[in-house]
Amino acid sequence: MPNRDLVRLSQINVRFGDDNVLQNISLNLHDDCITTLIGPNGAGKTTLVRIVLGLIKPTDGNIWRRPDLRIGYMPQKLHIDRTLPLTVARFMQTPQRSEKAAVLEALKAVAADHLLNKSIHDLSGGETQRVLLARALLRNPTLLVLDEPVQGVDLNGQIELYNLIARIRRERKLGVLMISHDLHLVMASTDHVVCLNHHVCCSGHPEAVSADPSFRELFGPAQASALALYNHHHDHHHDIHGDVVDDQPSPCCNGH
Ligand SMILES: Nc1ncnc2c1ncn2[C@@H]1O[C@H](COP(=O)(O)OP(=O)(O)OP(=O)(O)O)[C@@H](O)[C@H]1O
Repeated sequence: MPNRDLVRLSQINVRFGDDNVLQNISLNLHDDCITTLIGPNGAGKTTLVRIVLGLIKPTDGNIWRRPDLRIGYMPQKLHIDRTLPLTVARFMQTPQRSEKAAVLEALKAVAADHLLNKSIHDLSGGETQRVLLARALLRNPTLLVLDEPVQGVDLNGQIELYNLIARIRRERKLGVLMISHDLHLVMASTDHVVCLNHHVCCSGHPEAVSADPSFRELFGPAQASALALYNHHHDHHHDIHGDVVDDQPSPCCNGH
């Protein structure tokens, strides 16, 4: 059986001043596998992604990356000055230049090739996310890192985008690490869910998480916040620095 690991995080800690933003995080990312990070605001999800991207160094812990690792990153939002004229074709060439054929192929992969000559400022929320996804695919990544890929997209568009991500993973057999606040939508296309609240509160197959009656109540007909899901699973609390103050084993915790 070949080794499918792309990235291995081992006992990662990140401290900002007095705040233990990430505590003892161990996580393996594999090819042909979608891992979804969920957690309340400020839980450390983006920080963990930045560790994987190599943008920040952990205070403690080890990171191993497969030597041929190529990461395609889709940021949460597009920050472009609206006064700057910019077509999709030109946007796809920033920050790195690529062959025109590669740009077209990446746009085709997300069904956005018809947008090539449009201004990036005139795109809808869903179109913008597709173009961002296409740009992340340009380097032919072995790992796609997606920070809330469906932000600013309506419900149908969100479902389409998650289906698209699942299809890309299936076709290219790449690994995906994704931050999401919509576990109910990503469930079908996620292999592994990691609930983060500074430490890994629970992780596993989404079905194990979804089997929880509270989950069904929260993510079924009632529109509910993802935060409540974590509250249900957790019988411990965090102080203002993120430290656990009354930890007891949770039914869905994996021995951390
Ligand atoms: N460079 C930094 N310096 C100091 N504090 C930081 C830095 N980056 C993040 N933080 C803090 O770390 C905590 C976790 O932030 P992070 O952005 O990782 O959370 P998140 O789970 O992605 O949140 P959200 O869901 O709101 O995007 C926050 O309290 C944030 O203010």
